[in-house]
Amino acid sequence: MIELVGLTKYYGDKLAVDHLTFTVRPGIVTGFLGPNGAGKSTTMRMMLDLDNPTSGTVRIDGKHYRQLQDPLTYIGALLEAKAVHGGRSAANHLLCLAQSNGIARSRVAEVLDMVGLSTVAKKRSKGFSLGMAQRLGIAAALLGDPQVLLFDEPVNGLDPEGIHWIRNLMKNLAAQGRTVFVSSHLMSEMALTADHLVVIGQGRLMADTSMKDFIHQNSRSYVRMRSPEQQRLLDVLHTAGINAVAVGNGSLEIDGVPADRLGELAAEHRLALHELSPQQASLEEAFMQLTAESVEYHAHDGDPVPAQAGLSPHTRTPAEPQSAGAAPGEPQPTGWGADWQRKRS
Ligand SMILES: Nc1ncnc2c1ncn2[C@@H]1O[C@H](COP(=O)(O)OP(=O)(O)OP(=O)(O)O)[C@@H](O)[C@H]1O
Repeated sequence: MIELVGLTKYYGDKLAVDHLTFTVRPGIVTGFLGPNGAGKSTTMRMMLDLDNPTSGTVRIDGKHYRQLQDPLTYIGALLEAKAVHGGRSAANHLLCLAQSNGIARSRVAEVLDMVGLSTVAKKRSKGFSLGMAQRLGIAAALLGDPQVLLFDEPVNGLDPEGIHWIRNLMKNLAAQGRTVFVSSHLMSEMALTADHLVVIGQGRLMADTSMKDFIHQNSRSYVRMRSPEQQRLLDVLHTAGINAVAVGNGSLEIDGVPADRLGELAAEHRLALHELSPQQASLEEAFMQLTAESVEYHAHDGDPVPAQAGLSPHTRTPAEPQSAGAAPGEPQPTGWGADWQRKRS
């Protein structure tokens, strides 16, 4: 288990991590999401005592990193795949780590086999592709057989087979009861891997929720209909007790009624349709909506322009992260789903 309480980091005047409080639990994969520059790597570095917090604490199974004896046997991490001594072979790199952490030599061959690098064990890592370097970094993380694992953007540079392998590896590690914390800025990738999500933007906690609830709250399916006789279509739907919302461009959006039923209804009333299409809002859209105001730099025609935080009705304060089902009296979740509900209320 990893527990963060009020974790904060300033680099000079720059607030990189802003009072983060959350717990990463064992037995599940927890995805750590945020746009570029959100503070994910800084948070992970503080978990590993590679950076000092300005304030707040991180505990690994109740202890500060510095209190862990042979830390690699408690917590393994892949932060920067290419941060290895290029002149050393893969096996020697792992052997050095093993010897300085009280880990048996025999473990080196085991982890090389686990990550599929046995055949290049004696090759110098400077000739490794990014994908091979990622695998070597994962081997190092697994070396001490730790109960807690951190992976920072582990699928970067991997081919589809490698991505599939990492996904299964993380799920298996969690199924063994380990704590698995993995960062990404890709919602779609996390949707396939993580059971729980922690989302940050500009260093602040924006969501701490199960993937199931995130999907439930943020993905919406509906049917879009378009007819040259929109008013007659609206009347037909109304008479059938179906609620439709006109959204411009002559389109109607209908929730909770299958497209087949809507098509049949239109046919019964000899209504021409120019569109009848089931729609599904993607999680990627939901994530982008949730973090839109916290993106540091938006693409414009010219130079990067800092985003103006706090101007949108969606803007969250640190006190109102999206949680799994806000209790009565608590701030209600915002984001894509809520925006859609507002539109209809
Ligand atoms: N050593 C440093 N000195 C000054 N500022 C830093 C330093 N490291 C990070 N930052 C700043 O802190 C903020 C958070 O950076 P961090 O790398 O933790 O974000 P991230 O979420 O990991 O981003 P990415 O997805 O792009 O890797 C950014 O604005 C970054 O520019």
